[in-house]
Amino acid sequence: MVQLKDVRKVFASHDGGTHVALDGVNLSVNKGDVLGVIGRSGAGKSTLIRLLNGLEKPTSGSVIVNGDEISSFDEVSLRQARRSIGMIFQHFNLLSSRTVAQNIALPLELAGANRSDITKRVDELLDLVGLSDRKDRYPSELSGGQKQRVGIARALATNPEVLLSDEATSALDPETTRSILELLSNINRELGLTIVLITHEMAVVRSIANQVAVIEHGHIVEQGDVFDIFTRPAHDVTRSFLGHESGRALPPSVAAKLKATPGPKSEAVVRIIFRGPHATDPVLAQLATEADIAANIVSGSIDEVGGRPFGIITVSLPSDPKLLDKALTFLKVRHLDTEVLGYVD
Ligand SMILES: Nc1ncnc2c1ncn2[C@@H]1O[C@H](COP(=O)(O)OP(=O)(O)OP(=O)(O)O)[C@@H](O)[C@H]1O
Repeated sequence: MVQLKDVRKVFASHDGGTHVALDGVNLSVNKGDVLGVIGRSGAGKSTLIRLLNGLEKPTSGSVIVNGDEISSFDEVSLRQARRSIGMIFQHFNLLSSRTVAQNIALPLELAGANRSDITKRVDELLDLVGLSDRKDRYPSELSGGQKQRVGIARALATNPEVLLSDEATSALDPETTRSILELLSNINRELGLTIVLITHEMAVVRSIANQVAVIEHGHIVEQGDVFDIFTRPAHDVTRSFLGHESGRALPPSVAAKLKATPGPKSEAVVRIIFRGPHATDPVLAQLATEADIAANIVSGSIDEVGGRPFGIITVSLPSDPKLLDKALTFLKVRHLDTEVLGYVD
């Protein structure tokens, strides 16, 4: 549904030089997938999404959406192609002088639909986003979440194949964020809509996406299935985004005391990663009863990613090399990944 092939985008910078915003970007999104593109500020996320809706053209490479190579289109063809690409924005971009219904109707008016078709479609969309009772209100009379629902309805008006979301929940509180992500998930499931969303929050990726691409300095540094990348991040940037997700970060008081080598009274601080079929086995209890090694839990959580159990628990274990090795082997044969983070006294 979406494909970027060796895309490079270079901007002229203010000092007369150039700035490479994207370089060697290859990406493909299958129909019905939800791809989360995550990256720090300035990484190139907005540039990527602007290439997908044809607002920018790549310096080289090609951008294909729904079978159209939009990177080679002129303005007239682009206008046509954009009907199959919906877009929602962080600040909603509603017209303040138009009511909710009139905002949703706008893309249909631009597409030349007739009055009765527009009225019927707008009513369907209002129902879909749960705003039928607000149809004659103005944007200034709506909450942030309601404004984003109008944005979503407007984006879906022309029955697009792809929905692009540019930080659509960044301006919303956590509860409203959850309800908007739930709405997007339902739309993805029920309409089979392909969604590409850019965000700087791993929690957003985790709750809605099945695919993720991590972008840094204009390069995609890691991409794939959300469960795989959450449970086995390969790149430092991904790990830093995952920091506070899934119990990966150490409590600050433990992190401050962590040493690279053990002292005579040290304990080893060990991260245990629970993934896959053994994620819910009572291994710490078994370690105590079967190997006679007590593990103290330092931090962590067990949760689900993409509907599959996954968790990270950090424990302290004896630092005596023989006992530590015995404990790590015990965990390894139970298919759990471990990592010795250091030692504390
Ligand atoms: N029109 C432009 N002219 C010059 N430089 C640009 C232009 N658009 C983007 N850039 C530069 O390209 C880089 C990537 O910008 P982009 O907006 O894509 O990042 P981003 O990941 O979306 O950041 P943020 O999360 O802060 O919005 C930045 O260094 C930015 O300054």
